[in-house]
Amino acid sequence: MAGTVNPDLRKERENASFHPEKVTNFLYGGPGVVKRKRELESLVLNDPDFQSEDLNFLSREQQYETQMKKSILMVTKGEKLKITDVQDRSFYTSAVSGSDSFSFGLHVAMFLPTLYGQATQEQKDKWLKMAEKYAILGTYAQTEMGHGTFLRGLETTATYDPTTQEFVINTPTITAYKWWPGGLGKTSNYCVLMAQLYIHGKSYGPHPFMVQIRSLQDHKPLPGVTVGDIGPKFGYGSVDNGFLAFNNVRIPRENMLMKYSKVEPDGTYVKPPSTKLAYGTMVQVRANIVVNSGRVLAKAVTIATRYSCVRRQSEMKPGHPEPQVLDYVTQQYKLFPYLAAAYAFWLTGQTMMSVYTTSSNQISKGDISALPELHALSAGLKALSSWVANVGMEECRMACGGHGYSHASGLPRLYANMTPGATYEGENTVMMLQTARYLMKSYNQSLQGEKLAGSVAYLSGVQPVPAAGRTRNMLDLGVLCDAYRHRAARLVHEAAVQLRNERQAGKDQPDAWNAASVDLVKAAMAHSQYFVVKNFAERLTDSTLDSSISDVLTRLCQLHALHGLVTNSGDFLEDGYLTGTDVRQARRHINALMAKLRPDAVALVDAFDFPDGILNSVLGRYDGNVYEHLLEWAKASPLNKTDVHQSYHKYLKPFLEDNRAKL
Ligand SMILES: CCC/C=C/C(=O)SCCNC(=O)CCNC(=O)[C@H](O)C(C)(C)COP(=O)([O-])OP(=O)([O-])OC[C@H]1O[C@@H](n2cnc3c(N)ncnc32)[C@H](O)[C@@H]1OP(=O)([O-])[O-]
Ligand SMILES: Cc1cc2nc3c(=O)[nH]c(=O)nc-3n(C[C@H](O)[C@H](O)[C@H](O)COP(=O)(O)OP(=O)(O)OC[C@H]3O[C@@H](n4cnc5c(N)ncnc54)[C@H](O)[C@@H]3O)c2cc1C
Repeated sequence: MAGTVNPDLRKERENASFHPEKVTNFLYGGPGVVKRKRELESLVLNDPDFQSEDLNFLSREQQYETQMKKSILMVTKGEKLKITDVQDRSFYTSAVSGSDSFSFGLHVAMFLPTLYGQATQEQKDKWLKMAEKYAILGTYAQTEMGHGTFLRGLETTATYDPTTQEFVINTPTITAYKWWPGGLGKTSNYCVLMAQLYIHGKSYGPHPFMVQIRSLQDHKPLPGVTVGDIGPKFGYGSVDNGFLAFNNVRIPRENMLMKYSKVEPDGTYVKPPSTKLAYGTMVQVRANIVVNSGRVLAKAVTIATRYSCVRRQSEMKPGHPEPQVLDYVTQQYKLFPYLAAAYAFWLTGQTMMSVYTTSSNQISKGDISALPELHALSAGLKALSSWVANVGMEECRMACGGHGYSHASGLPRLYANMTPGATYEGENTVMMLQTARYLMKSYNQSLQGEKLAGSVAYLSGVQPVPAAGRTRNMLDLGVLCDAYRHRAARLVHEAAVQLRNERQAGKDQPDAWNAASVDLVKAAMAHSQYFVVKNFAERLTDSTLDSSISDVLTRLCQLHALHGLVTNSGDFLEDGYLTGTDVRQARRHINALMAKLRPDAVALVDAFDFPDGILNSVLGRYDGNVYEHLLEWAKASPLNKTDVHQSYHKYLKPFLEDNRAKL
């Protein structure tokens, strides 16, 4: 990060009120972790083997090949360097892949976790070592062309044949084709297949099966297997999301992953403690998406903030030099709420992962009591965080003006590759409705006098509306948390009332649910937002937090809470919990907070500690030398390889000559 730094960025760094290193340590969990992260990143970023042409200049086939080469290097070098620790691997992997996925993304993110979570010990003995050592490559094949959300509607069948003790895997229709799994098209030779289990003509619902799809000798699809790439998408150019169909392919009985459900040789079905344990891998990935959403938002906001300090435009005062665009308060209003949100979700992601780890340890020991809370929390936070990241990334892109639209900014690729986080691993609205389902259940339990625990404990009593005329300090994090809690509890209550009213008006439960679903999503959203705000505020009470950074982090937390409050002010005003004066005060505080955060903005994004090689953005460069590198980047475009493009000779020349001849 050395070299000549753009003077505007240098000044920003000199004027910051704190040292970013301290915030970096807070964000990553201590100086030791930061040191290790940097060591691993520099192993990748200083290794010429990992350098490749900018993927934006390559065709899809070239992108696939480039990422494959890098991914293999990453695995082999990682093994030599003995990078085995989970956190180390994640630092190392994200340094290699930047804003893109690596070729074995699904193998690591879903195939292996499904084996860890759903296989018996014998099955682990058989496959795990091969999978861990990349001797086989797998993916998670669940979604079909016709059904992604509605898992119970999957059409692929696994019919047990007790005479041979095999399952017959079949794709009965076009809509039953597996569609979307990452790495399925060209890379994987195995998959975890979710298929409807049938025994003696009876359906038992979706279950996971280990299925080989390609030969280990020549990588050709095995007999009865049709597999390929689904074609170009909005993003993920380097990933071979695939389709897959089976024509009565037989697999041994032992290939059903039987940690929870079992099929005995004679076809006796042994029920799992909960049918939803088969969905465990998705819960893990949803928790990861919360972490990733904070991270991608942090990247986008780093790019846009640094660039907004380098970019000068217009005259604020006649005859004066053009100001840095970040000095426009409207620009701050575009970026600072997402800067605050990036911090909020970074911290939420950490809490989500620790809830996940504790609960899944409990579940793997046979105690499944934590499952409903874990599912509801991860579903709601996955949806909220990926929605906010989506809107935030796009806002950051637009805040960079024209250059934001260029791939040189890094923002289009970041957006295109991260936006499906709102769709995959559970479409967001559907996930919010899952959270709402849990909220309704919990709310009803509280009405029955049951004491609630965990994230829904607050539902036990809707807060009374404070007396009118009471003045509040809208910067007080306690006041803000109370307001979010009240709003969540009230919206849960109102959704429950609406549901009851729909029932009383004669609708059956599914119709009543559908009629109330907009309110149900709103309630789940409010619940998830309360969790995020409360979590941020709680992290600031950490007594080990350095006092030199707690001021600036408190401002971010206040901004996050106030911005959400103002954006959703109707929810807080509707029942008179907050007054118009409170909201006006909140708006004024936002302006004042932005002014206070302005000198610290660059230090706050520097604290995310993304090296240039990972950020992959000309606009977001640490040294701020944007313009010369924009030109250099453009010159590297394949269209500039020759001064005169071949199409001139083929098409343009005769066309122009013809037109001139006609004059
Ligand atoms: C890197 C990433 C790449 C991408 C990969 C992918 O996308 S991979 C593909 C990703 N694909 C997707 O993500 C697909 C998204 N779709 C789904 O996950 C499910 O089909 C569903 C949850 C929408 C409905 O499921 P359903 O019709 O079977 O269920 P229901 O609504 O009738 O509720 C019944 C009960 O089950 C409960 N429960 C439900 N899930 C869980 C869980 N995981 N845990 C615990 N519990 C769960 C629920 O709360 C309810 O409890 P209650 O109230 O009775 O006590
Ligand atoms: C980049 C990418 C990678 C993926 N990788 C994988 C993978 O590796 N493995 C895999 O198996 N799958 C994968 N998927 C598939 C993904 O999991 C599904 O697309 C996702 O679960 C959404 O399901 P769907 O496509 O059926 O959407 P749909 O359910 O058809 O959604 C369409 C609309 O219907 C609405 N809707 C649906 N049901 C309801 C309901 N009950 N109530 C209210 N509204 C509803 C949704 O809100 C949405 O607005 C991937 C998808 C993408 C885009």
